[in-house]
Amino acid sequence: MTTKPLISARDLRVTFELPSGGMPWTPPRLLHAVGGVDFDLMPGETLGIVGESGSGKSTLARALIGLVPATGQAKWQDGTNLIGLSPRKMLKYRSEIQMVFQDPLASLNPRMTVGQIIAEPLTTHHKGLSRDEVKRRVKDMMDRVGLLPNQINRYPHEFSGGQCQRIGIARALIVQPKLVICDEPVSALDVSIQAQVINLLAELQRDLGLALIFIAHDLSVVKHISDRVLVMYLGRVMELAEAESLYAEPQHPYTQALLSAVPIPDPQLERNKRMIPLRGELPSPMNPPSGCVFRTRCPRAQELCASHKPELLGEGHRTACHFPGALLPEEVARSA
Ligand SMILES: Nc1ncnc2c1ncn2[C@@H]1O[C@H](COP(=O)(O)OP(=O)(O)OP(=O)(O)O)[C@@H](O)[C@H]1O
Repeated sequence: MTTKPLISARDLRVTFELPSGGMPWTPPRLLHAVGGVDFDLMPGETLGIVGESGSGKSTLARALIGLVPATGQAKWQDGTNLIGLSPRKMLKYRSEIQMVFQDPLASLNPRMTVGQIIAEPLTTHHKGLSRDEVKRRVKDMMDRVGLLPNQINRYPHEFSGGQCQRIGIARALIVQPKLVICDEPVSALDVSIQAQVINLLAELQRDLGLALIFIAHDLSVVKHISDRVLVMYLGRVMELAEAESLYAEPQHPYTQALLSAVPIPDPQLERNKRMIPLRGELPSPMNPPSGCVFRTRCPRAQELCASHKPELLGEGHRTACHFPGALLPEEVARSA
């Protein structure tokens, strides 16, 4: 029997209307933050989503849980399209899909104790539980994420950034979700703490059979935790592949540029590394380039790239590029 995807997204789009800035009758300007994204996420799978700032990663995640209006499809395993659900109907899925945010301290209510913060989703979604049972589950979860259960009455400001992120993770997991979306969960943490939090998420993911969507700017952060990686640029998917295949043989010029920026621990290899700079600025999502949105910064762009939008093609390793494959030395030199 084949397993159904936990989420199946097709042509998912988010367009923000911005004030025109002109006369009252001038139409609003449209910002295409997510421009037609397709992916499947299997139960228990970890999908890394990577791209520069402004590529639409957070908006995509927020669309999945109904925090921003979207169009298209994000079909949950039970056949329900999560896009466009009323807040009342979405409530059921809000316990199945939890989020962990970037800034751990800012995402926790400073006036609530750690125990209250972690218990809140539980008391919202499972109203019948006794106080003792809630407390027992909170203490168990604190233990599981590496917090001391006797810290239950402390306040967020008494904890370090890494500990606050553990509180955020405990809060997300207390309702036993099937999917946790982690939006840059380690970007605000010291490098020394980042690995601890990533390892904790990986361990919990394995033990609890969770699916994870792990958003990051940087390909190095998601490398070890992801089964597959989705690379976004200007609201579109550029490449989607098993992590091993993506890191070993990136096909899209954008992925190759992102990977070339990842530091290599061996100083000798790092010195001899071929950097692929990204020329020019990120175009405005209000006026994206025609055809392939990456073409204005791509060393391999040709006429076809301006006239035709590339589809995300391939079995397993999928690339949205008319001319995929490793960049040649002269193409790299051209982008410098
Ligand atoms: N509520 C909003 N209203 C208008 N524009 C928005 C809104 N939220 C996001 N945007 C715009 O949508 C685009 C995508 O933003 P988003 O935050 O999703 O990107 P990101 O890849 O997550 O970036 P970062 O890594 O900086 O968080 C950006 O151009 C951003 O300015």
